Amino acid sequence: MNTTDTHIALSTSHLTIGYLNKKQKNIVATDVSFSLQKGELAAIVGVNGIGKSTLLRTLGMVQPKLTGEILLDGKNLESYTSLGLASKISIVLTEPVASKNLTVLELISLGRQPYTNWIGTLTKLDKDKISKAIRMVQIEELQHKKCYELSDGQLQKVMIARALAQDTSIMLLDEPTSHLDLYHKVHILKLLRAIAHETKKTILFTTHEIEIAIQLCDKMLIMEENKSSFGKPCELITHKSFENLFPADTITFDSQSGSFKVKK
Ligand SMILES: Nc1ncnc2c1ncn2[C@@H]1O[C@H](COP(=O)(O)OP(=O)(O)OP(=O)(O)O)[C@@H](O)[C@H]1O
Repeated sequence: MNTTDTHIALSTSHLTIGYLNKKQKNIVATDVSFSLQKGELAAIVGVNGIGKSTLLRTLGMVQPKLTGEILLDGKNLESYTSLGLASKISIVLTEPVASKNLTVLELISLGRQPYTNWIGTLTKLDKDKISKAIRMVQIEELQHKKCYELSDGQLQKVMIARALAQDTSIMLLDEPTSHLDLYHKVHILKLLRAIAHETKKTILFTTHEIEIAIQLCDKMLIMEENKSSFGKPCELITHKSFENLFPADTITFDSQSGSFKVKK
């Protein structure tokens, strides 16, 4: 391992992702290669059904990779125990919360599960991490509400706080801004950016908010059929990587403004 490798938190090479059905492999994407450093905020973008969630689930070991390599802190992902992995990677998926009858505080406390003893008693350290997560996401006024009382956007903030309470070096989030208005989308992504930069966590999320991601992310992974492009947003713009994302007769990319234009 050379000196630059020590800064790499999560990397993949020649990764093939998809689903193993009874006899046959349903390959979703091949040769997905990227490398994320500690403290970076990165977005996975691409059209519907291209494999963004599948990639996030594969990185979080929710489903197995088909071929290729995933390294976490320089070690193969498969070499971690489930407990070891839970203290390294937190993952926020889009599935609905199983128990909306919990209070916000109780749900966020579940983020400490990898660290608590078998009765689940919270130590002072656990309680401090939970309070810090609540403060960072600015949901102090919601903490004693039941989860079923929350709006979708409020619930998304609570799920981010739960991942923060887990206090892992990597956070994976599937569409963390999907139910939010423009202001709150920007607010959440700026919050994730601040968390990544201030706490040196590596945060990777899927999104359809490509224009906001171009402005706020350190790195982006563009998934397209049969290829993926990875780099800083400005490099991807220079390499015209956003230009073929959507059919050119409907939507074009303006590299000057970093935004998409609708063809009338
Ligand atoms: N459980 C499953 N078994 C088999 N194939 C699946 C399963 N879940 C998803 N797929 C397929 O995998 C492909 C990628 O889906 P995925 O949800 O990863 O895309 P996505 O880029 O996140 O899409 P979206 O932007 O619409 O959320 C799709 O063709 C989908 O039909």
